[in-house]
Amino acid sequence: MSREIQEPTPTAATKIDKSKSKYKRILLKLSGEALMGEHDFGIDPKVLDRMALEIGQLVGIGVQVGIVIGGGNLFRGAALNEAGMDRVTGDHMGMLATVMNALAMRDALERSNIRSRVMSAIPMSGVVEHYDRRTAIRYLTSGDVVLFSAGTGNPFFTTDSAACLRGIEVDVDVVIKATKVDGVYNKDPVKYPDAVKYDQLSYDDALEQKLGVMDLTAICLVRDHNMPVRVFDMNKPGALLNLVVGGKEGTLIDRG
Ligand SMILES: Nc1ncnc2c1ncn2[C@@H]1O[C@H](COP(=O)(O)OP(=O)(O)O)[C@@H](O)[C@H]1O
Ligand SMILES: O=c1ccn([C@@H]2O[C@H](COP(=O)(O)OP(=O)(O)O)[C@@H](O)[C@H]2O)c(=O)[nH]1
Repeated sequence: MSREIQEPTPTAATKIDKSKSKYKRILLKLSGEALMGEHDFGIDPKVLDRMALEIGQLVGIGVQVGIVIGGGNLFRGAALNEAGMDRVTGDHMGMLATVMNALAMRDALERSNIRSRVMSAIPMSGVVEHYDRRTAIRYLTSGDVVLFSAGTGNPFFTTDSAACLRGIEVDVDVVIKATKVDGVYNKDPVKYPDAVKYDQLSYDDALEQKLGVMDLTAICLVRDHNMPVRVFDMNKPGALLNLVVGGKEGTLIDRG
């Protein structure tokens, strides 16, 4: 059923002065697990709706939003491989899982009257558009949210790498990684309650200390292209908007 997409529903955020946005174009990385909400598997529509609202607030202040969603709530190649499956087949399943998540997110965005497009790194004619950089930039420029799905299209990579890759390709101002913790710590804060949070961190420090919040391939990529990354807690209401208007949220990874 085709639905007419209207302007985003006005929210408190639309009252924010557009000139206040620190970034013009962002790439938001959402982990698949974040979509599970309270469940152990799958997608919680309530979480999708909340995320759609927060994304709508960014669109409302004129920020161009690209999104990469993970697939860890459904399938991960490495986990399937441990259970006995061929790794490449598992990674293909993981990438297909990201397409399912992107479709669900598009549905939630459209229900909130936020215009959005899903592009896939793996051709999937009749379901989603094939990723094309120039078309993606055109969509972003016209204010559509673009969901980049199927990761990089290649096995042995992660959606963190896909987020950094697409962010660099479509020339965003920052890659924002939404996760379950409120930044990067000197060790995993879930395992070590005495872990200390960084407000800012250099690419080299993140690599040398092997800080597990983002995979090292992704960090190498952003370092080589000097793309700043911000890691923040998606479960904190309003944090995404605050970050985009220049508030202090999470950890900034940059040249230092
Ligand atoms: N140094 C660290 N700082 C912050 N989080 C870390 C660190 N090391 C490991 N982590 C873990 O990384 C997780 C966030 O990564 P994310 O990619 O969102 O999760 P997942 O890999 O489960 O999809 C956090 O839940 C946290 O437990
Ligand atoms: O470029 C990519 C991106 C993802 N994947 C597969 O898709 C799964 C889901 O992505 P990810 O684990 O990054 O999701 P998240 O942890 O963010 O939910 C991965 O485990 C891989 O199996 C892949 O093969 N290539």
